[in-house]
Amino acid sequence: MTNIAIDIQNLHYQYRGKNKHNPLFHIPKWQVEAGDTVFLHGKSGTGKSTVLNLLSGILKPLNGDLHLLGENFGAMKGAATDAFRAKHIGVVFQVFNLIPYLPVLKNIELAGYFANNKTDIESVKAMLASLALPEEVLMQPVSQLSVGQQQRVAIVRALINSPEILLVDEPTSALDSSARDAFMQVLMDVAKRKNTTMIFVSHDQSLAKYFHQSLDVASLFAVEEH
Ligand SMILES: Nc1ncnc2c1ncn2[C@@H]1O[C@H](COP(=O)(O)OP(=O)(O)OP(=O)(O)O)[C@@H](O)[C@H]1O
Repeated sequence: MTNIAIDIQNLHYQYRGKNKHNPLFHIPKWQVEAGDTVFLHGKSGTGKSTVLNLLSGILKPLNGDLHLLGENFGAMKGAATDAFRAKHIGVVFQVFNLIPYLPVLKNIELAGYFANNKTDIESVKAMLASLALPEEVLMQPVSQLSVGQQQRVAIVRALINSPEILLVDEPTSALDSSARDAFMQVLMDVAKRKNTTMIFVSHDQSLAKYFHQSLDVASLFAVEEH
C-alpha cells in the first residue's frame, strides 16, 4: 500500500475581500507520497505561497479535504493546528521568524520545546557544521548574523524535530552559489535519510534537478476557475 503524506481532494480557497481579482483557488486532487520531494514553481502571483500556507495551516480551506499524514489537517482548529505543525511540519519561509535578540541555540531549542522534544545539541552542531556555520554562532543573538547565516539557522530549526513534512519557500535567495549547493546537498541528504516529504518553492529552475518531481503550481488548479 502506498503511503500518502499529502492528500488534497476538491479543496477551495479564496482570500477575503470583495476584490473581483480575488481568485478562487480550486485544487481538485493532489497527492504526494511519503518521502517524495517536490519542486514547486510558477509565475509570480500564481499561488505558490497560498499552497504553502494551506499546507502549513496558516490558511484554512473554505471547503474540501486536506489530509496530512492521514489526519484531517484542514479541519483542525487553531490550537490543534499549531500542535500538529510543531510536531510534524518543518517550515522555512522567506520571513524566518527567528527571534532576533535570542541566541541561535535558544531559537533552535524553542522549536523542540513547542514539539515537546528535547533538543539534541550534538545533532544541532552536526547540522551547523554541514551548513558551514561555525559553532560559535550558537551563542550569538540572531540579530548579529548575516541574512545568509540566518537562513541556515532557520533550516536547522526546521529540521531539528525530524518533521515528516518540510515546507520550504525560496530558501537560497540570500546564498551565493557555493553556499547554495552545500545547502541543497544537506537539505536533500537529511530528507532522504529521514524519508521527509518536501514541498520546495523557488524561482530558481536550476534547483529542480535535486527533486523527484517538478511541478508548475498552475497545474494543480482547476482551469475553469483560475
Ligand atoms: N492576503 C491576500 N489577500 C488577497 N489576495 C491575496 C493575498 N495573498 C495573495 N493574494 C492573491 O493570491 C494570488 C496568489 O498569490 P501567491 O502569493 O500565492 O502567489 P505566488 O505564486 O506565491 O507569488 P510570488 O512568486 O510572487 O511569491 C495573487 O493573485 C495574489 O494577489
